[in-house]
Amino acid sequence: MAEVMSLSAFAAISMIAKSAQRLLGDAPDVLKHVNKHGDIYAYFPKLMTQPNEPVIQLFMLPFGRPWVIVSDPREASDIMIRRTKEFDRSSFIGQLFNVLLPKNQAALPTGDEWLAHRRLTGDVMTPSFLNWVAGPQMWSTASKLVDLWREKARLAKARPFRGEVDVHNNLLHIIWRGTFGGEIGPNEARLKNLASIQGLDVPTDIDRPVDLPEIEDPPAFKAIELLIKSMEIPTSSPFPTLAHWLAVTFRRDWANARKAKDALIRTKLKEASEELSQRQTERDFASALEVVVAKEIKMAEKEGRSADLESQAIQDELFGFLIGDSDTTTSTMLWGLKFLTAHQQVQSKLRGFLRDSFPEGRMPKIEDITNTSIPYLDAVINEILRARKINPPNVRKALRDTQILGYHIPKGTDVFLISNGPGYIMDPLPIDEYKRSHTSKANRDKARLWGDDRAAFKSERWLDENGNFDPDAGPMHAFGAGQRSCFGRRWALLELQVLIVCVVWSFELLPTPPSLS
Ligand code: HEM
Repeated sequence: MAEVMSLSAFAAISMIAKSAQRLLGDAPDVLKHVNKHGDIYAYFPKLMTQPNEPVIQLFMLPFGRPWVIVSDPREASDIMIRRTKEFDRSSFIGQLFNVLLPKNQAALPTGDEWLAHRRLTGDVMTPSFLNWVAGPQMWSTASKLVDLWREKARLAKARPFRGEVDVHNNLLHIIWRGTFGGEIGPNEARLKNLASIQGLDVPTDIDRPVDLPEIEDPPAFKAIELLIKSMEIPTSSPFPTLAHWLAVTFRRDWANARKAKDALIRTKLKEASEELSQRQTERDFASALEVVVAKEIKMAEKEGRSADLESQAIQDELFGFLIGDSDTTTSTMLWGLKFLTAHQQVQSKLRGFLRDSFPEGRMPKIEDITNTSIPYLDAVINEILRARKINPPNVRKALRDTQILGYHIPKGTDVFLISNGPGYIMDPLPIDEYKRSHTSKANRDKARLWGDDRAAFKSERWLDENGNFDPDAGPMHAFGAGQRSCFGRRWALLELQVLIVCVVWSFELLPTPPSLS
């Protein structure tokens, strides 16, 4: 365990001792972890337990400000929900978005411009758009995933096969279709390809995964995937904006992908402007893009200006749906499949509730899913979101000199509120009540915290004594909290609902051998 020391400039926030003696601070260890495990977020909880304190600092840039990492559900809620005059969206997020979508709401500080973006896009998250437009698209893609896995299961003859690419492709397809309308993914062609194969040689060892033939993705799909992947560059570079700009400007395939994306969005915007006249009611809209274009026309009329249907704001908001959705829902769904496979009793209990709720005996349709309340399904989804070990932090910037749990936080500091560590899925770290902010103390009674079973995957924790789903049973900050919480939360929850219902209804997810788990 690393030795811990304190710095006088940052009164008494703990740091890892060896980092203090290096010009590059913690960056080498963080990069080592990223190279080995592929993500930075699972690293933070491990760090918290080294000094065993709920607030630590990390030195990521030579001569740069340290990052402050906090792991405590009560203070995190307090900062995100109540201390909004002291903390706002961090410019760290802006650095990630600067190159590809600088005018997306996620990159904007809270204020009039951000609010105007929320107004412009808000109708996409209404129950009528979600249930009547996006939901049916989600369901038709989910049922294609079921067909694809049926073919794979037939060819694999009871051996395991890889499914993560299928989850990723289908979720990207859903968000593309919901955002821009039309097909983009390779699903249909993949399915046809597998259906045309009579049989394959499979390994004699029943635990060895089968390699199934794949086909190449269409160019537009590859371009979008490449750009989404490029968002990893600023996350793992000490010079985020510069590194990202260099990559998407000078690497030919990435530069081409960026041009293809811009051209595709402009074409879609032109098509939408022409088709809007045929939309009589909200239910006739074919995509989020049409909803946003219609809203821009309405807002322009109200404000007495001419509508700008190809503005940077519209383009960045729409592309932001793809960025906001792609990795987050894919990783949640993959964690979900992993948990349901590891916890067979949860899977069969969920299947039992589905069979009882939809007694017709066929896979439930979208209207069945949206019109039926199944508390255990909501509980399972929330537990998956809570228990994911890799969870991006919610990052805030200090707007003035302030304090967190008694530590001095200078104006401009980026504060990373993690929700996959102590207090959430690990034992809480010791905190003296007097160190909490006055708003945190005043709201102490409202804070509902998890008990000693917090590390376990236990869906029942989300149900009250009458079996009803209780969304406030305890802390879960996978979507952040407060005014800057996830804009796409409702979309994501419906998407997870549809996919989990279709998959659990159609398949028994059998335990995988330890080498594959
Ligand atoms: C399981 C899926 C998802 C997870 C776990 C997730 C998580 C998050 C988190 C943690 C934040 C930051 C919250 C904060 O700082 O308080 C966020 C913001 C955001 N998310 Fe999501 N998200 C998901 C799906 C989506 C989807 C489907 C969309 C769009 C269709 C979306 C669009 C956004 C946008 C635009 C923001 C920025 C909001 C703002 O700055 O005001 N997200 N999301």
